[in-house]
Amino acid sequence: MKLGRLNHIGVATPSIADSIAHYRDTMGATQITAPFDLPEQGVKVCFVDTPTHSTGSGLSESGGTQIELIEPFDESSPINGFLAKNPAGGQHHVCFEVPDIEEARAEFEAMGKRILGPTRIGAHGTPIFFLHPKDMQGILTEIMETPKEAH
Ligand SMILES: CC[C@H](C(=O)O)C(=O)SCCNC(=O)CCNC(=O)[C@H](O)C(C)(C)COP(=O)(O)OP(=O)(O)OC[C@H]1O[C@@H](n2cnc3c(N)ncnc32)[C@H](O)[C@@H]1OP(=O)(O)O
Ligand SMILES: [Co+2]
Repeated sequence: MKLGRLNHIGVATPSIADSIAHYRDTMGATQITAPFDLPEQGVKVCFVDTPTHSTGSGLSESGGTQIELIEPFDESSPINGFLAKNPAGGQHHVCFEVPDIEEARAEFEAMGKRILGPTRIGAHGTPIFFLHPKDMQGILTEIMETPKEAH
């Protein structure tokens, strides 16, 4: 396994609208996508872009790791348990990129890491899977195949 790019940090929230206001008004985010529903994943989601380089460096201001805001889509959402324990929301998962999702899945399986459910299409439109937090130093870890245009 070769550590890939940190694509996003997943942040669970009871209100995606409130969280957008926080990142826009408190943190000064300028690039936030409109929220969209992923019913098959049980969440409403949007992305807050962070700068690639230090602000003020004059270098590209976007294209960096994103904050992925996720709100339960319905009562069967996989994040309801987390929000029951953390009613104000909080850091939920991290997501690293890999070049080939099936190769990565086989490697983690060979290491004895529990994979949660099937490989499916995530919010960036590419295949993803999740690794159980108890096998990943306490951090729910999402693995995502790098979007083709990014190669
Ligand atoms: C896919 C769209 C989008 C994208 O980026 O493309 C997303 O990322 S959507 C993200 C939402 N989807 C998921 O999270 C799917 C994977 N998650 C799961 O299958 C569950 O949430 C699971 C199994 C991680 C937790 O299930 P549950 O909330 O029912 O809690 P459990 O009691 O079963 O938890 C067992 C154990 O794990 C601890 N736990 C739970 N959630 C987390 C977490 N986010 N980070 C760290 N640890 C977590 C929980 O406290 C339990 O520990 P224990 O010591 O036994 O109390
Ligand atoms: Co995610």
